[in-house]
Amino acid sequence: MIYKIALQRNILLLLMLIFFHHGGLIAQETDIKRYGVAVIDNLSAYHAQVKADSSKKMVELRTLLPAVRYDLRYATANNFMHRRMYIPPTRHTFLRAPAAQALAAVQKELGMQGYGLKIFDAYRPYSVTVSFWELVKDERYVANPSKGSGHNRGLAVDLTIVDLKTGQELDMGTGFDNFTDSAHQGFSSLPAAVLKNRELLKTTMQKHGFTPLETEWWHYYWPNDKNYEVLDIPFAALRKPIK
Ligand SMILES: C[C@@H](N)C(=O)N[C@H](C)C(=O)O
Ligand SMILES: [Zn+2]
Repeated sequence: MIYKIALQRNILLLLMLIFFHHGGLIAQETDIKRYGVAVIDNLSAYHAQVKADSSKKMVELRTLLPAVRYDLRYATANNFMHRRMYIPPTRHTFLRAPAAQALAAVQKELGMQGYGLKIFDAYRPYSVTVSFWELVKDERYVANPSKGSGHNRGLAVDLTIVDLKTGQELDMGTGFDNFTDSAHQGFSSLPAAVLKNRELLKTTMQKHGFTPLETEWWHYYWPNDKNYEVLDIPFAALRKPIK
């Protein structure tokens, strides 16, 4: 008898666990879907898209560009949210194949001049953009989730230049994610050396097909010419081979 009651209690507990877990998932989906953007959040849908169009492949950047420096700020608490936004340990980041190849050409060209790239962020799951927007509702600095960000599509990259001799970042006048006028591309009340450094980043990125964002010197994006989908797929899942 006692055994039977214990069994029933365990079954009840299990059912409650399944109910609340499932409820949690639904709550999360509703949350990211409330902005009305179509979001790909399952790996098999992404794999099917890559099979239909190989330009949609999310290329892991450390493999393609081992000489680039990485300081993935949203994988640490050193960012404007003051908390980790990516599940630890996130060491790898991604761009769609054409953007990744173009970035390789940028790195090569800078290398010939004694410089290299440092990447702060590239692919960003859509749910992270939603969290950003909840804190900073300013489209100059954070993408509106009703449109989605180039980062969510694997088309945008936040980056700077380092001097290969010293390993130091070039002086760009402000730090990364400095959401003020002085970070704008058109802001000219800056020392000549800073303007020259920003110009070097801009001309090299533009030469290889990227467009600068007017309000952030570090943000560049690749044309969304294939209607690249907004993704909300974890970094670890994207590393799984496509069969
Ligand atoms: C949050 C910042 N690093 C950034 O990437 N801003 C642009 C506008 C974006 O969210 O797409
Ligand atoms: Zn950006």
